[in-house]
Amino acid sequence: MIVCKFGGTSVASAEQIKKVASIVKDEPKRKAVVVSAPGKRFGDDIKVTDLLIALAHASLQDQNAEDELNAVVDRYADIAKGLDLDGTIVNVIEQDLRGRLQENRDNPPLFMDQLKASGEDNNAKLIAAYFTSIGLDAEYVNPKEAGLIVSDEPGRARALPEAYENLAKLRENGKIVVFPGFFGYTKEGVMMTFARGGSDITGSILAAALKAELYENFTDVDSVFAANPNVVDNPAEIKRMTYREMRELSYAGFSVFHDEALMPAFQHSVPVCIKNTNNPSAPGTMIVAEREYTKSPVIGIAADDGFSTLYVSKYLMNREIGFGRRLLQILEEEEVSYEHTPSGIDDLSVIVRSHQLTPEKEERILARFRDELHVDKANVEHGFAMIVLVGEGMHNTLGLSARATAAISRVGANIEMINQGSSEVSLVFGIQAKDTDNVLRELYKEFFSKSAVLQ
Ligand SMILES: Nc1ncnc2c1ncn2[C@@H]1O[C@H](COP(=O)(O)OP(=O)(O)O)[C@@H](O)[C@H]1O
Ligand SMILES: N[C@@H](CC(=O)OP(=O)(O)O)C(=O)O
Repeated sequence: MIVCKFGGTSVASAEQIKKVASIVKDEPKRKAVVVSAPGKRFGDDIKVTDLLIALAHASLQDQNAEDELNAVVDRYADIAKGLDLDGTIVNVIEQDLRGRLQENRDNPPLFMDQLKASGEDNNAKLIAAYFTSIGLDAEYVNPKEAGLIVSDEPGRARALPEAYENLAKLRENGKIVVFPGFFGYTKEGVMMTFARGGSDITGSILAAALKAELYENFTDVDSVFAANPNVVDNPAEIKRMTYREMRELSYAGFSVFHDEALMPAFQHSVPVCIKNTNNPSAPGTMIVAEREYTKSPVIGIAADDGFSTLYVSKYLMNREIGFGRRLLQILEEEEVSYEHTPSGIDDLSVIVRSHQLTPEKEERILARFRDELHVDKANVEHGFAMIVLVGEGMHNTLGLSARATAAISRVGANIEMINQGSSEVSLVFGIQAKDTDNVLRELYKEFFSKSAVLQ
């Protein structure tokens, strides 16, 4: 059995959904189909998930949210029309949305999640109706009935172990299962979404639970590339990479596959293939447990901005047992997670994602560093980016850092931080965000200029 997930771009319009149906028809092993909410049809388009977020905000602010509601319903109506479905399904969707707008209004995180989740839920119903209309033996399956149990963390839920046992029973379903991505239910039956982009996670959970021979993740590019194709011209295609490499790259900025989607597939040894809905005969990128890495020690370079540095210095910090723990405890209490902690003998920086900070929170954290840790200096700086070189072969290849730092200096960028991941499959450089694209292009030139296809 193959579990396939179709991302937002693959289900953004009737034309795209027809391609999905033909891909499913082409291979009888494709028995479980996870779908996203309709995504972007063109560059400036708005994803249905973002329309739903706007609808939730407008409704909560007690505005008349009819325009926002219609913007969502119109997307489904367009799709239904293009698929020759009668108006029934659009009415079902509209009633569903109106119902959701009445529930949990006193609990904004739950209200937001139930609206966000409707994007995939209604699309799955619509796609199942279309599959049936063209003679495919398919049915919509609701994550609650199927037992996709998740933790109670709105907007960032995680599947609980019992979800796998419950979902395994879907193997007995003789039909093609059309399953909405992006959300599950807590033990108490409350709808909760994964992090943004989380339909990839649903696909991986389902593939693991069903012991699929393959998890196919369909998107709008022929493969994973060695660098973001929106920044680097014609980057090399990656043919084969390991789960660990993909997770590092996804986390560091490769938006093509969610970093949290690697673990279920990895733990249950399900290979993942990233494929193109618009060109399904292209082989795509295989993600597997091991690869031959002598030819290309670096497999990809990811970049992401939006980082801040919390810096502290204190004379004799090196002698103070428990200093790091106390500092990180302050961050824990302020609900800030951290990415890197480069340190010297008397100073330490904590690199965090900037979106977690507000001016008030920043001030409070710095004040606590001064009052509770008695540091000599504490400050915060914003506007950093992290560039990450990833590859299983990096740890036994000499001279990689020297080549990377030389490339970065060629474009006149200053290196603010270097961190070699303990796993030695990644090498991270902190730079100013303004230099990101130039540095990425130069590093790409340094490590990939001669190769068009990797592994
Ligand atoms: N290294 C990379 N390789 C391939 N695609 C990438 C990479 N980095 C960023 N992307 C972007 O990821 C996009 C696909 O991801 P996403 O928008 O989440 O698709 P979907 O709608 O299928 O979920 C591609 O169109 C591409 O612009
Ligand atoms: N629709 C959700 C979940 C998702 O995975 O979407 P996509 O397949 O378009 O990345 C989001 O936009 O976050």
